[in-house]
Amino acid sequence: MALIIGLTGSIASGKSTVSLMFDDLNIPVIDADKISREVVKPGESAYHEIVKAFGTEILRDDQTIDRKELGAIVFANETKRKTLNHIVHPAVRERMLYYRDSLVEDGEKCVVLDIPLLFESKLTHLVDKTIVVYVDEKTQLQRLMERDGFSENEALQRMNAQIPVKEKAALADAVINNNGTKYESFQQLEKILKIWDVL
Ligand SMILES: CC(C)(COP(=O)(O)OP(=O)(O)OC[C@H]1O[C@@H](n2cnc3c(N)ncnc32)[C@H](O)[C@@H]1O)[C@@H](O)C(=O)NCCC(=O)NCCS
Ligand SMILES: Nc1ncnc2c1ncn2[C@@H]1O[C@H](COP(=O)(O)OP(=O)(O)OP(=O)(O)O)[C@@H](O)[C@H]1O
Repeated sequence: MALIIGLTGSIASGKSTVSLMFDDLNIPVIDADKISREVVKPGESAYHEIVKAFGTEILRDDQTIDRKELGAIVFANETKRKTLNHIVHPAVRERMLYYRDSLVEDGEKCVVLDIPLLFESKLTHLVDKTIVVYVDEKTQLQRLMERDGFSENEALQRMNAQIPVKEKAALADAVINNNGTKYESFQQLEKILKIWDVL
């Protein structure tokens, strides 16, 4: 029986950083953010639904979706964010499950689903165990502004669109405290995976 791990946290808490550590351990990761980009490419049905709902103003000259523009709209307006979620999430979920089941059929003993909105979207039934990558809010804000060049207001809008990472940590089977160095986080990951008999 394969162990399916749900990896989550809040925006810029360090999920992708921990996901790279799973890569180093040769444990496959299915990345919901990556899939959410695949399912909105021109020609996909979610693409057409987004254009219908948000208008051609959110398209670039090459007809692909301008993610920066769409992000500015949906993170400033909860109703519009919900509209986008209703279009994109079912397609992401379907593709994620397809990849998960293919990896399990291929004999993988452990598969990770990296899902930023695992708790918000009530998807914990898709996984056996959950890991939350935690950082304190001050560090999270700093790293988010630095990584994406957002103003404080833009960064706070994005953080406020999710359940606070402290609350997520209380719901998790295991927590990685990512306030320290990346190496310290790796050591915590190794310890968790040893307890779960993955390593
Ligand atoms: C709004 C969009 C166009 C912005 O694109 P952009 O390339 O700037 O950001 P990216 O997709 O890399 O997301 C960055 C982070 O933002 C957070 N985030 C993204 N979408 C949402 C959302 N709907 N609600 C709350 N947080 C979100 C996540 O922590 C994610 O890791 C894009 O995030 C999107 O299409 N979101 C809806 C789909 C979604 O919920 N994706 C997240 C997991 S499936
Ligand atoms: N332990 C750490 N020490 C210093 N910087 C870190 C650490 N962990 C992550 N970072 C940096 O913080 C930023 C956010 O990390 P990362 O991209 O992994 O977060 P994320 O949770 O995947 O974000 P998102 O929700 O947007 O996908 C990145 O610039 C990353 O390099």
